[in-house]
Amino acid sequence: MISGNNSQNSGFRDPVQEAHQIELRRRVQASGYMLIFSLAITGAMAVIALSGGDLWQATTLFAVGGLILCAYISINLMGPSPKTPLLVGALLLVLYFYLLLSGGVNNTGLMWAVMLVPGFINLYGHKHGVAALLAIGGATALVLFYPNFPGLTADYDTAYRVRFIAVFGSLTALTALLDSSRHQTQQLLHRLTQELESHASTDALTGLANRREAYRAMNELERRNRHLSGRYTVLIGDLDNFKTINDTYGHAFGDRVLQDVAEVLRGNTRAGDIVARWGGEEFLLLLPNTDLQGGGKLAEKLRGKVEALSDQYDPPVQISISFGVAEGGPSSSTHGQLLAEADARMYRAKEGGRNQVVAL
Ligand SMILES: Nc1nc2c(ncn2[C@@H]2O[C@H](COP(=O)(O)OP(=O)(O)OP(=O)(O)O)[C@@H](O)[C@H]2O)c(=O)[nH]1
Repeated sequence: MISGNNSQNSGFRDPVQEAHQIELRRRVQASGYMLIFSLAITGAMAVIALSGGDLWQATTLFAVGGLILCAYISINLMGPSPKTPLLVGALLLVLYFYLLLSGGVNNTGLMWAVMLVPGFINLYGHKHGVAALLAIGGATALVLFYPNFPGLTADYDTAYRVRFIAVFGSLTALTALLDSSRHQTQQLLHRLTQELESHASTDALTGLANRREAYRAMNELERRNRHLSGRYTVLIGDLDNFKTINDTYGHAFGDRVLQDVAEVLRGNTRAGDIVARWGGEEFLLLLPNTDLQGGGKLAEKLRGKVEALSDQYDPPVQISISFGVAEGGPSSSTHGQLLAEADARMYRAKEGGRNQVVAL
């Protein structure tokens, strides 16, 4: 994680968007399975109708099978689209209501509703899926119990109708419960993954990005700058005489100083800048769209703010930082060389008496 708000403009992958894409792919895949399943059942029913001599039923079922096959092919040609589950749902509904009204082969049309339950919940999730299934259940009850419902040619006896509604309702409730627990587990996994990612990229003491994350951000910046021909600047800052501070005031105090310095660096940089703990008492700042002059100015301001921390301790403790600054751009060397340049300048700042910025 990049510290504070500093990750906003860095153009890295968005986990929420990624999760939506995965969910869409899952639904489109489920749509494909539903179509294959429907095709198999419709084909089998058409063959049974044909062998039973019911030509009209067989022809209709073969026609519906052809329609399902066309939908399957066009979905595969079009690629994943948010509309796919809607189209598949509409197709399945047409088939279902045809079978409900006509009775299908040997009056088994109603059985179709059983496969609609997992199908719809898979396609639309437990909330929208249940809403759609309740509407389908209501419409089915209307067809079954409204006296002489127009178009109903099948003959279902009363006990069968009542049992069907009970089975359909129970199946919907159970499937929704299962899907809701799957959804909860998925969300938990998502949250845990985010936490793990954040721990893997954050320095535990200061909350800044760690060295691994800084490298990743630098690679990204370098890649982007190759296309955008932008400039960016690297600052390497190293606390002065930190060993003496540790030795004099203790390690716990040293840790506090590191946290305070991190806060100064974080609080005085822009949202798109990347502030990382590079090593023990060393910090790295990546400043996109900033030239050497701008980077040098910021380093000087940060140097002054870190020095000003000295008076905040009781008794005051001399705190200071030395900065090396280097600029990268589309034609510049790799970030490895850029870092070496910033590092060499930081050492020159140390040699020059510490508590200073070297940018040339
Ligand atoms: N308290 C604390 N100290 C750390 C941490 N990481 C590194 N250090 C200490 O930072 C000190 C760095 O010492 P040196 O590399 O000699 O550098 P310096 O004393 O700052 O001297 P110059 O860099 O030359 O100004 C060492 O004493 C490390 O133990 C940390 O997480 N907490």
